[in-house]
Amino acid sequence: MAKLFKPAGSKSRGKVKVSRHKPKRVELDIQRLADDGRGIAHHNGKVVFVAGALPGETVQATVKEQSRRFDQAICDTRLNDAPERVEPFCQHYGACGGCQLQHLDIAAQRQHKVQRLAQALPPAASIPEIAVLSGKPLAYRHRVRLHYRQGRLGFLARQSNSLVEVAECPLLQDALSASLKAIRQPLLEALGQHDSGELRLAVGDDGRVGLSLSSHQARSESWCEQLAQHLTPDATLYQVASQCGEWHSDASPLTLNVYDDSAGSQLALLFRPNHFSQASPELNRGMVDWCMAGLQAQSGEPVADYFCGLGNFSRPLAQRGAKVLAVDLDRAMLAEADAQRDRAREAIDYRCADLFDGEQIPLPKALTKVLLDPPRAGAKSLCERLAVARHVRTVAYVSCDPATLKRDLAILAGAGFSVKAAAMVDMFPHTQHQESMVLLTR
Ligand SMILES: C[S@@+](CC[C@H](N)C(=O)[O-])C[C@H]1O[C@@H](n2cnc3c(N)ncnc32)[C@H](O)[C@@H]1O
Repeated sequence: MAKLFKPAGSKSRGKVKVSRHKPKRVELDIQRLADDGRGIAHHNGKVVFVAGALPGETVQATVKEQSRRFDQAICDTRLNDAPERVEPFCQHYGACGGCQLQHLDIAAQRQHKVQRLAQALPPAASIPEIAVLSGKPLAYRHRVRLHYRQGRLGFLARQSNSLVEVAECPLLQDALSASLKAIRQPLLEALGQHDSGELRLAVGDDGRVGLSLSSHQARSESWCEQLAQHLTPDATLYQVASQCGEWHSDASPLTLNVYDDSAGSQLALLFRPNHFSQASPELNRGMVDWCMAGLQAQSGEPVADYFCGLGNFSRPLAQRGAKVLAVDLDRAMLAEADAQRDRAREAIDYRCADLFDGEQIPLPKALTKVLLDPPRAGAKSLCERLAVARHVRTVAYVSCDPATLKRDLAILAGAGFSVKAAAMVDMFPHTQHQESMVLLTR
């Protein structure tokens, strides 16, 4: 029998009241996958989440935690293997919180994610099929966030705050892996045993790697400058946020090619490791193309890009002649976006606003087309405003959480929008995460 999967620790999340009974052994038939990759079974009229079990499998499991609505169990023995089961490829799988689906064949992972998107669409949506955008299943990430504490560097454990020391992650692009290996020792020596915080590493299209640190200690300017010299040429230190405030290097930003049009012209976005950028540049290009094709922005047409970040979608829209209103809350990214817009002389009006606050949302009357790409919390307030703004006729919604997408699409569907196309973007293979894109018109 294949090696058993055991997650490190299992804590309840949210405000669910949990009782820790004496562990109970049960035999369970797994019926489907939960959003977080655990198997779902039913026992005594209650849902049981079973870590490490797949639909079609019968398992002997130990119930570790019980709440009023559901129980949580750990798979001890599988009595059969689902045909889609594969051997996890990473030695840290099960302990590390980064991946949840490595034990599931990649085609089945994608099917599961398409299903999640299908369930998020309004019931009346009758589109022929959900498109799938997928790329390399390994070595795809161009950026990563790690944690460090007590002289150790790694990822947070599954469902717990403890740290799993990870020397190599197969999801990282090769240049990122090589750089992580090279800087690990000098960086941990410089940080010492008593500091803790976060490290962000990112690689640009030209292969240069940059890093930014957020430290819980006070880090002086001279400490930061020494560290920057120490790490070169394996990585460029861009930023250190600590109790002393923020230190920034004057190194030129990294570049990311976000757009390749049919004529072969490219658009490079400049970014730093502390800025948001989509995890896979390859799939980001696919997302940009899909949204551009769906919105069909015309020359001189006003289009809004809400949650615009560095202008990942605003700039391709402007390149097509649209007059873009681009909104985000992050002033540092907006300042960088402003500078890029000025250099490229693009028609983009970047504005800072909290888009979770309905009253702050700029929504000019001339606007007919909108793109939105919110964080996991979704865009409830914005969708409520779009619902009553009858001049808005086309919406391209890019989402990183099917649950909030479902809630927001219901608001738009209730205001007369119907789904014209949808795509699942497998931006994060082997993890529970996905991107989804939905094009709506009314
Ligand atoms: C998923 S990222 C998308 C960024 C950009 N569209 C891209 O493709 O790179 C979400 C963006 O939402 C922004 N954001 C988060 N909360 C916000 C808020 N309350 N109001 C406005 N923007 C917010 C973040 O700064 C981030 O740039």
